[in-house]
Amino acid sequence: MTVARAQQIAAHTSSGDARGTVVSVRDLRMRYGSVDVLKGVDFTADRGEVVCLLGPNGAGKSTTIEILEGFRMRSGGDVSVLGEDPARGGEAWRARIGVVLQSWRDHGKWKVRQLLAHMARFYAPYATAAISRPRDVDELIATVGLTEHADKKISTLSGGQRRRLDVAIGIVGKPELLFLDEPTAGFDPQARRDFHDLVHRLADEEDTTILLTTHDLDEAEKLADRILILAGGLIVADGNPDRLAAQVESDAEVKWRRDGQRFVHSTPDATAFVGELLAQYGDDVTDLEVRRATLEDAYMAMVHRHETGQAEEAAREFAKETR
Ligand SMILES: Nc1ncnc2c1ncn2[C@@H]1O[C@H](COP(=O)(O)OP(=O)(O)OP(=O)(O)O)[C@@H](O)[C@H]1O
Repeated sequence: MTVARAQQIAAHTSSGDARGTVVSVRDLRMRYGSVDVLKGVDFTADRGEVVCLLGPNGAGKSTTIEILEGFRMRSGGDVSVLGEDPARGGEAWRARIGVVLQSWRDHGKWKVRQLLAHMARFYAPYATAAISRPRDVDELIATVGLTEHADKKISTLSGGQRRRLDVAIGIVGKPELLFLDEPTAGFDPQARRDFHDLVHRLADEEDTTILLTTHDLDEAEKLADRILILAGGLIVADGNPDRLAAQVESDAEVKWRRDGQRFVHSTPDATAFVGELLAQYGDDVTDLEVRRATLEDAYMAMVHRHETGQAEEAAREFAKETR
């Protein structure tokens, strides 16, 4: 997260709902046959917020996103997306959201620029005084790093290049809300970094709300203002990555070496402990390391609670906390 972004979020948090709730989900339920996949999911996402939905395979992340996109009917609960129920959203509502689907394999014979120009035309009638739609197609192609490939057929693109095109299609209409389902699967490190920059730019400069799923915790930590963990059909954690990590493990682990010996100590106040250690032993202390719980530790702990039948208890515990 950039410093500007962190300040923006801090200002936002202190001013409550002033920037507007874009997604609101209350007691969302989904049953497939006799199986309850979502058992009462609650969360909100505000304007310009990047929210990452995490959870083990089969937890119901795609189901949740598809309900919010209006592609799947829910079994129960209240959902509002950009002020409308997605089950009843019309074309004008749809034009305000962007969806990055899995690759556009059906359009293999189309060329990159041709497909984007075609998609772009759909959005033109939905421009407003505040939001010009669609984006300029060549600028967009440059933004996603496909300029060299603009006149190539989609069937000739590599997997990563197709994924860049998927992202371009998702944002061509300048969406106010963007859904990204595992967006960087298949990206090389450069493409991944470019994509992370793009997500930050969309949120910071255009105030786009972004809801994404990923299994990459490092990516979640880099991108998300807020993380939601879905397990056992419930949101069992909701908070910023640092706070989630602090919730599972308040102690930091301090490691150091002195007189050829290795030492490890757990402490809730690593700064004070290190201060005392250095005051007492000075230059004799070497290889000093402080390790705090990571998002991965938090995630594993939450999912473990779910697997051991404590998901509802965890959900109640987190519901008590304000974010
Ligand atoms: N159309 C369907 N009919 C019946 N069951 C379904 C249907 N779609 C999904 N499911 C089941 O619902 C559960 C949640 O699936 P979903 O795809 O939402 O999970 P997910 O969290 O996105 O998983 P992953 O991380 O593997 O992508 C799974 O057990 C899945 O088998």
